[in-house]
Amino acid sequence: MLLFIISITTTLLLLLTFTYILSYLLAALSGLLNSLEKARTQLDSDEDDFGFLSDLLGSRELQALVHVHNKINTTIKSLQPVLSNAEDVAISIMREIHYRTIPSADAIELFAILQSPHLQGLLQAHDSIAAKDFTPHLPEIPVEVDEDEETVKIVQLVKSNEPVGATIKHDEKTGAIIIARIMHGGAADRSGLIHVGDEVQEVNGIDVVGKTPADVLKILMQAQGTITFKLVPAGSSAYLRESKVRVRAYFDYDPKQDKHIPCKEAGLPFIKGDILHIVTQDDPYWWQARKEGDRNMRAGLIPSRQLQERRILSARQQLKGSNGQSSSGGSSVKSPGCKPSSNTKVKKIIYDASEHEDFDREEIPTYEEVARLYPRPGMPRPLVLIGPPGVGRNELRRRLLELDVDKFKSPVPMTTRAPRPGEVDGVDYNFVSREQMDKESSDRTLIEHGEYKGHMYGTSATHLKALMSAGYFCVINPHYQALKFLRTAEFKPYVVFIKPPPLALLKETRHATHAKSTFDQNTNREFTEDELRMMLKSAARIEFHYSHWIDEIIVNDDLSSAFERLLTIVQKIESDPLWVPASWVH
Ligand SMILES: Nc1ncnc2c1ncn2[C@@H]1O[C@H](COP(=O)(O)OP(=O)(O)OP(=O)(O)O)[C@@H](O)[C@H]1O
Repeated sequence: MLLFIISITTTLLLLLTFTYILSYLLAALSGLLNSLEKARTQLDSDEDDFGFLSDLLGSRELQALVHVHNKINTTIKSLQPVLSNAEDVAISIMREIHYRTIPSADAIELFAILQSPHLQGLLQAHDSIAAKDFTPHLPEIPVEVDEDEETVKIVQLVKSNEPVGATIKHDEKTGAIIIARIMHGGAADRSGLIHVGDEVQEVNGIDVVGKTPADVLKILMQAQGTITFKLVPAGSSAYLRESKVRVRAYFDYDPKQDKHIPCKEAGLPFIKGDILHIVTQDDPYWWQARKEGDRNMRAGLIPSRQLQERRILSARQQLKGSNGQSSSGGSSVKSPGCKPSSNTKVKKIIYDASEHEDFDREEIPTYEEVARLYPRPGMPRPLVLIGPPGVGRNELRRRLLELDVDKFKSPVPMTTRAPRPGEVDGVDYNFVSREQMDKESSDRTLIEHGEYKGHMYGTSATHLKALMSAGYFCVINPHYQALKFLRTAEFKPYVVFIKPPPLALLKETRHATHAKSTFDQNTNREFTEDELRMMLKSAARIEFHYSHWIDEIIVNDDLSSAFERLLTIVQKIESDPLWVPASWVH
């Protein structure tokens, strides 16, 4: 319970009474005017105040206002929302349309209308109003009034498990303890009575003028039950506007382990991949955020992008200093053994990017701004399977294509080599000239390409785009470096990392099916233990460096279960609104 006591003059009391009556009866207005004369003799108050009130009550503008108020009040009472989940209804209609094999032109138009951000905003606003989310939580009417203190407000909060939701600091100029930050949705914010810049004079009757923020914190820690603050309001109370920004976090954060957070209790813990609603970015170092979908309205502190980037850079710097090498890899995934030895590894297509050069070292993944992307009928996002060599991406892709040849497609690779007997142009490969391949390469229209035994191989982005435009569900399994090319608004890929299980299970499952090694194309043998170890190391490297681009992970232990998971993902891509980089949506 929150109780706010503010000192007011007798005039203000009269005004309060007046406002209360105003909302109910027009007749009360004239009654009040008549009784004003009487009150004048009974109350020892300023003549000017009475004159002001009498003019106000008699003014035509106020009478008109009361008329309008009464009219609106009666109209609103007769208006009842039919539902308060219009947004959900819109989503289910969109799903319905999406699942139609051949949606009508009207259905497609309706889908586009429902998908428009303006309509979605309107529906959201409708639902909030229908659910009466806007109803303010008003403080209780003051029971005690200190008539001498017009500029001091007294705010009482009940101490519970929930933090007060405000941080304090020393004002460098005045030396006073002031409110430094109000956490969105926290107790202080909900009260609407404590603002940034307010000066704290007393806490539970203890004078804190001249004390340090640490002293005040001590008092707060020791306090039980109701905490009473005596505050001098800031000149202009900062109005907290809530931003709409959502980000995906690319690191784990535990405020309890953070030595520098201004208040540990106010911190918001999260893990990599969580979607966070950034409520304010006012402070360059500490943002306020809520976890998306979290019913708790109280925002918590998280390090800003700028702060987190600095932290990562300094951690990398330290690591570099301590082991004398680049820190971008991390010791567990940086091993010369990662690079397959040249005599065993012969790939059919050489996307054999040097393992030392394959990662974008400049990238510092912290947060990425995201927005919801609704599935568009007839335009499924391409499914991109990445993973270490031999993990089973081809096998999973092949199974998907086999499941429904009219739905799933992969672009046919291109090559400059001559067709072998039995190979069909446009089916096994698109056989092209070297000039054509060079041109595609210089035009940057290849998702990936490489050279093997003097011939070039590659996958054309133009072909992928053509399949996508024709409405096919595209599945590709490029080298992980191709993600840099693919991860754009144009392709909007859904990236699944196919991950090998731990070594024992990897050995067991691969030996059970006599899985064919992909490390040596010329033989038909099973994987060696060394190759399986390489697969694991390579997987660790990919996950370490690319995890921020991965939408989902499938551990390929049992093949059928992995395939089942892939089918669930396909369904999700087709029907669910999913978080994607904001630039893909706007
Ligand atoms: N879960 C599994 N259990 C047993 N065998 C598997 C499993 N997944 C894949 N395999 C087998 O492993 C072998 C290699 O799989 P696949 O060719 O799909 O690998 P890949 O990831 O495409 O490799 P590369 O990228 O090097 O071409 C195949 O014989 C495949 O049937």
